[in-house]
Amino acid sequence: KEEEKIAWIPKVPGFPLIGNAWDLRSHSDRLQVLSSYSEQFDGLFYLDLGVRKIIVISDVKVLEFILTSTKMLNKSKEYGFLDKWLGKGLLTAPALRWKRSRKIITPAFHFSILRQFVQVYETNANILVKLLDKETGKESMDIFPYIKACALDIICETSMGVSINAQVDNKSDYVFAVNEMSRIVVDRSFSAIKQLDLLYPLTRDFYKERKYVKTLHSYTESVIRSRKEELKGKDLEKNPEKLKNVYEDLGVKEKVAFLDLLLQATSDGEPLPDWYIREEVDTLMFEGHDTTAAAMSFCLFCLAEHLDVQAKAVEEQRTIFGENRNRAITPEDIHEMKYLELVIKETLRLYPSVPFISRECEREIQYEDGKTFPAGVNIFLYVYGLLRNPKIFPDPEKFDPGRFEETDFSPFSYLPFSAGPRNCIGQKFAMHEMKAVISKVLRTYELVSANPKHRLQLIAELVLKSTNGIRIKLEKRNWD
Ligand code: HEM
Repeated sequence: KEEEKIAWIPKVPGFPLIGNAWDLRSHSDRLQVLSSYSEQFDGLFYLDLGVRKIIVISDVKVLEFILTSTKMLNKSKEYGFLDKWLGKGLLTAPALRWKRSRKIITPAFHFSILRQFVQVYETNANILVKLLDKETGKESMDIFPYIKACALDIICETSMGVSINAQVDNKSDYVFAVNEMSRIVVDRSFSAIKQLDLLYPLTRDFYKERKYVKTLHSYTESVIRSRKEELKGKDLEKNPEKLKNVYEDLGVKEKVAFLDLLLQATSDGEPLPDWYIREEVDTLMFEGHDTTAAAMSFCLFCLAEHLDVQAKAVEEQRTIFGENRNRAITPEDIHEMKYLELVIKETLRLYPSVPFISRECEREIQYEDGKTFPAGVNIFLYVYGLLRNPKIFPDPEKFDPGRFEETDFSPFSYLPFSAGPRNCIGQKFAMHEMKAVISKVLRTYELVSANPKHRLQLIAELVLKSTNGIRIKLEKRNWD
């Protein structure tokens, strides 16, 4: 029946029983295979993976229809693999809970809150450049692990208000559990055995997952408990400024963490339950560090490979910081980094941190006359393919930040942060963090192509990665 309803969509020819699963079996070839189908079928086709069918879309018109539809707010089943860790936090929440949560959480991303995080970026970027010092002069180094630890420290401090020092102490149980859980979830999505609930308990990852989830939850829970204690008895209104003052009184950190705002939020006049807060904090922890870590690392790689672009970006930094390259960054500086913003945008076009967005049709949806998306069908919005479509981005393989000066791309053709009601809530936060950290690295180091020249091997996990690392060469920058 489902097959009849989607007969208007071209089907990629496959084998009996396993359909197209054979074509997509290799982790490393998946992006190329999907891109070649996208080109062949003009951005709309479906795949038969034996147990399920997936409609893959990179056509702008269909994509806009899906992303703006109010009946297409549920995520697909793969997101369920995150359930034990994140529960139904904002990223994975089904439509009903999502509507309520998005309303509660949106104020936590208000500009006035984001401004206060600048000092967190500064502190952690300072640690980063110190740690990178021992890598200077090497012909080739992988920047990704350094950036990832920095991004993890930043998200932990901004979402929970505590520091886990991942950059200095990468052996901590919490850091290890976050990394392992990211791996386990992705392995499950692509493994024929691990994705089946019946067979998963027969694998070692099932038991590891239990252990890591316990570590992660007990950490988040203990932070929530102690924050609650600290705030107990204080007559706080839902006013970040007041909360900030209380923090100063308590002699704790000055800034307001997302957790503090959630502790102040109410639903129907009642405070939010602890489990709900924990799910949202865990969600921010996950979605808020892997994405920016990948984007910042790819951006540094692009700058190392394109010295003309790097020179322009450094010129902008010189104009902003003048002689004092080490002074602390301000929100105004971040605002001034217009060219760096184009560089980051172009990086996200070529290397979108989230290469697919997935949805599940809640109910049957009429698209055009005689064309429907049936209830329950899985939809993959192929962001990576769209962002390299030559009809929209001429000479798509070329790294050219200037294209954003010349063309105003529609929000449905340039969408690394997704678009529509379920877009990325952390977009501004991410842009601020990325500018602050990249700016610090650029002011401290010259980035050069690795020797031997590094060829990225991209794979599409939940977040886009390079299996052989993201390698560049660092040299001390002269600022005179
Ligand atoms: C370069 C950085 C980032 C990129 C490219 C990115 C991209 C995205 C995309 C494409 C989505 C939609 C996913 C989907 O519909 O399946 C999304 C959702 C989301 N992102 Fe981001 N993200 C980034 C950084 C962040 C940061 C820093 C945070 C938090 C501090 C964050 C929090 C979230 C949350 C909570 C959602 C779910 C929103 C909802 O369903 O209402 N993201 N992100």
